[in-house]
Amino acid sequence: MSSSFLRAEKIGMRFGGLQVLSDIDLEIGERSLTAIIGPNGAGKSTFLNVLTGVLRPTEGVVAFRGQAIGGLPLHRIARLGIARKFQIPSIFSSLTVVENLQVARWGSARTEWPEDELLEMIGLRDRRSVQGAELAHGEKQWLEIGMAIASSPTLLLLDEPTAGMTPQETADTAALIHRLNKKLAVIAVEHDISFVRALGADTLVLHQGRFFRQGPFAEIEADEAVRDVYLGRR
Ligand SMILES: Nc1ncnc2c1ncn2[C@@H]1O[C@H](COP(=O)(O)OP(=O)(O)OP(=O)(O)O)[C@@H](O)[C@H]1O
Repeated sequence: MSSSFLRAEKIGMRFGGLQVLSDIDLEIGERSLTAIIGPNGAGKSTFLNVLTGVLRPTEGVVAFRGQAIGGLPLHRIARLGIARKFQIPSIFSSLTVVENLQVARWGSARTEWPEDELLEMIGLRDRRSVQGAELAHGEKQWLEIGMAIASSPTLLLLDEPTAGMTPQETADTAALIHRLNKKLAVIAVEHDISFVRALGADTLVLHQGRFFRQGPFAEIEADEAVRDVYLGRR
């Protein structure tokens, strides 16, 4: 396996008798932007868990800068420069925005972004002294992204980053990810097609646990076969 940035080769994942992923290949570069879409149950979250090393695939290998990461302890994966934001925010509601970011930095041995730069990137510079509990839903998600990247990773994985957001928050999140993407690679699993359109990312379509299509979102959106998949016609 070559030492490209992130490479997944012939990934298969089985839970008991259920084959959830089959024969998926993906290779992404530094500072790339990738969206993973597909109908419910297509295996998107499972694939994201395999890409972060949280799940060791039953077949195939995931390597980050040439090192196999499947099943490594989370702190080792984080130290390699991979960060993950989950769907449910886990910010500290009694701490301010800035204090939350400081907590996220504790123990980090990596070079860090200046605090102001981090606040600017997540769009919360003017909200730095506001307590977590007072933030709007979207702002909590952005703070969580800030906490995930506080130790300056080179790859960030997001599972449905716009879940529950208003259309404005969703648009702001796309802009936020574009800002982040100047510094690091981002992979996002997402349901909201308006968000994926705004991202304009290289897009991977999964269908029934298999690779279905990959390409620029504009091409994917115009693809009749992809529409059929979403409408359950395939
Ligand atoms: N730990 C597990 N054990 C058993 N089955 C699982 C496990 N995790 C996921 N699955 C099954 O794998 C399939 C794919 O689930 P996954 O959550 O990856 O799909 P998804 O594309 O992210 O779906 P959604 O869009 O609904 O979130 C589903 O049938 C799910 O029930």
